[in-house]
Amino acid sequence: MVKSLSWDEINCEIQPWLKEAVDIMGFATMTPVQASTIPMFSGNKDVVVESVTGSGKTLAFVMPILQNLSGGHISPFKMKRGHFFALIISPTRELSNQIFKVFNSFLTPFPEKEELIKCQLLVGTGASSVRDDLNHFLEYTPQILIGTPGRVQDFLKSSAVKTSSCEYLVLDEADKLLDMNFLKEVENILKLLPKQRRTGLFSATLRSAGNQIFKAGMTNPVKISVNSKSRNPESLHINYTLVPSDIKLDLLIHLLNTTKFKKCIVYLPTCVGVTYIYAFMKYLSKSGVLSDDLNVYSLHGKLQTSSRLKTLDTFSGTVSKSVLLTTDVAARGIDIPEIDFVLQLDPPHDAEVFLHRCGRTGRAEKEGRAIVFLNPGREEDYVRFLEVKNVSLSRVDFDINSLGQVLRKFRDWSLEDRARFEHGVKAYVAFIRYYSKHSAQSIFRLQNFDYIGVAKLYGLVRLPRMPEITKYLGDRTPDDGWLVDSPFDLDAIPYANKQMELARQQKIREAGVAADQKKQKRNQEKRNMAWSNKTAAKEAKAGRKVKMASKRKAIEEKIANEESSDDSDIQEDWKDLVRKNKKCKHSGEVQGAFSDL
Ligand SMILES: Nc1ncnc2c1ncn2[C@@H]1O[C@H](COP(=O)(O)OP(=O)(O)OP(=O)(O)O)[C@@H](O)[C@H]1O
Repeated sequence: MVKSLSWDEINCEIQPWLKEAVDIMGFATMTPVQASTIPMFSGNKDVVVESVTGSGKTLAFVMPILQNLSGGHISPFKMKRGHFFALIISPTRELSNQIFKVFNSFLTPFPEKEELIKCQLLVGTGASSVRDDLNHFLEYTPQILIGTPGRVQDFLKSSAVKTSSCEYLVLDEADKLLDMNFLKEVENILKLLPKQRRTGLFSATLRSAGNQIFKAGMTNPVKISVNSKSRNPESLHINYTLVPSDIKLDLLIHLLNTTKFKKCIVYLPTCVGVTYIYAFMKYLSKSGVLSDDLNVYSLHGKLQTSSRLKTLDTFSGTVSKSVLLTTDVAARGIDIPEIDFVLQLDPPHDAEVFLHRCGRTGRAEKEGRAIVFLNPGREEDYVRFLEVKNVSLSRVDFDINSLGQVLRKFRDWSLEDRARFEHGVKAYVAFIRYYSKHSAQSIFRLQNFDYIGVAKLYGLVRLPRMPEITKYLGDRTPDDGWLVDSPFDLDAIPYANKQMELARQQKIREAGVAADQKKQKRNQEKRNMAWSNKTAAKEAKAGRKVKMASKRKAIEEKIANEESSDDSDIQEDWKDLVRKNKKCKHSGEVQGAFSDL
C-alpha cells in the first residue's frame, strides 16, 4: 500500500476550485505520480512520466493545464481567434474521448468555469470532417484540444489554426505515439508547434520507447518514475494457465459462467476473430449455455467510430455483469473502474501491450485479476520472458478434462450457415498471420504453431490451403486436411441468406457448364492434333515439370537457410536481453534512454 498524500501537501499552488473538483470526484488524496508530476508540469518543466497502469496519470497532466489556464500567470481564459493553449494527443479515439471527459468532469460542477474553459475533441468519425472540426473550433473558441495523431495533424495544417499560443503538449501513451505507426504524424505535428512550450510524455511503459522520447523535442525534461518493484500495480494479480488451443473457447465460457466478477474484458487477436466469437457467444446466450445475466459486447478497430464510442459508453455505464470482447484497440488507457477480470486467449505481439491489457483491471488500488491462456509446450517460456521484463505471473490450473462440449456446438453452429463457415476460415487465416508477427519469435514460432488445434478452435472442419500449413505441417497434416472423422461435401453448406444462396447456386451451375465446354474443346483439339505434335506437347510438358521441380527445390533451400539464420538472430536477441537485464540488476540501473535522463 502506498502512502496517501493530502492535496494540501502538494508542492505548488492549486486553484481552490480545482481542489473542490477533486473533492467532488471523491479523490481525498493524491496518488504518488500526481504528487510528483503536478508541481513540475505546472511550473516550467518538461516531464517524462512512467508509472504503473491505473495510477492516475491523466489527472497529473489535466490539473496543471487547468491550473495555468484558469488563473496561473500565463494565459487568459479567452484565446485569440484561431489560437489554442493546450494540445493532448493519444493513440486511440476511445482514449481521446476519455481524456475529453476527464477535463469536462472538472468543469461541469462549475458552470462559470465551463463557460470560459472549453475543450474540443479531434478524432476521425464518419459523421464529421476536418472542415466541421475547424468551423466548430473557430466558433466555439476552445483552449484545449484533444485528439488522435492523424486528425490533429490534418486540423493543424489549416491556415485558420494558429499554433503560436500553444503552451502545453501532452503525448499520452507516448511510447505508442513514438513508435513507427504514429511517428511520422507526431513529427509533423511537432514541426507545427512553437518550440517554447511545455511537453509531457506519459505512459506505463515509457522506457520501451528508448531514444525515441528525445524526438518529442523537450528541453531538460524531468524524469518521474513511480514504479513499484514489479511493473504492474500491487492490486493486480496476473495468472497464466496452460490450455490446449481447441479447449480455449470451452475454458473461456466456463470461466465466464463460474467466476464472480462485475465486468470482464476478453482480448482476442484479430478484429475478424472478435466478430466471429462474438456472434457465437450471442448464440450461446440465447441457447442458455452462457449465463443469461451476462451482457456481451464487442469492440474492434474496424467498427465505425460512433459505434465504438457508444459500445464503450454502454459497457462502462451498465450496472449488470458484462463482458467486452475486444482487440488491442482497447488495450491502453481505457479506464472503467468496475473491470475486475481480464482474460487473454493469446498473448499480444508485444510484452508492453501485455502490461497494458492486464492493467485494465487492478486500477487505483482496486483488486483485479488477469489470466492469460498459454499453449502447453513452448509457450510456457513466455512466463520467463516476462520475468526478465520484471512482470511476474503465477500459474493457475482449471479442470479442463470435462470440457469440450462448446467446441462441438461451435462447429455445428458454424456449419449451419456458409457465411459463418467462411467467417471462421478468415478468422483462422488472420490468426496465423497475427501469430507470425510476434515480437517474441523465439517462443511463438510458426514451426511450433498448433495448426490443427487452432483450426478446431475456430470451428473449422478442414484445414484451409495455406503456404504456412504446407510448409510447417507437412506430413503431420491429417488426411486431405480433414479434421472430422467423416469428410463431407463442403459445397453442400448453404448460406442462410436466401439471396446469397441463390446467387451461389447460379454460380455453381455456370461453373459446371463452363467446365463441360472447356473439356469438350480440349478433347476436340486432341482428336484433331497430328501425331508428331502430340509427342512434342508431351515432351514440353515433361520439360516444364522438371524445371518446376528444380525451382521449387531452390526456393525451399532458400527458405530453410533464411529460417535458420533468423532463428539464431532471435536466440541471440533473447540471450542479449537476459544478459543485459542481469547486468542492469547488478549495477542497480535500468536500461534504456528513459532511465538515462
Ligand atoms: N487521486 C486519486 N485518488 C483516487 N483515485 C484516483 C485519483 N486520481 C485518479 N484516480 C482514478 O484512478 C483511475 C486511473 O486513472 P488514470 O486513468 O489516470 O490512470 P493511468 O495511470 O493513466 O492508467 P493507464 O496507464 O492505464 O492509462 C481512474 O478511475 C481515476 O478516476
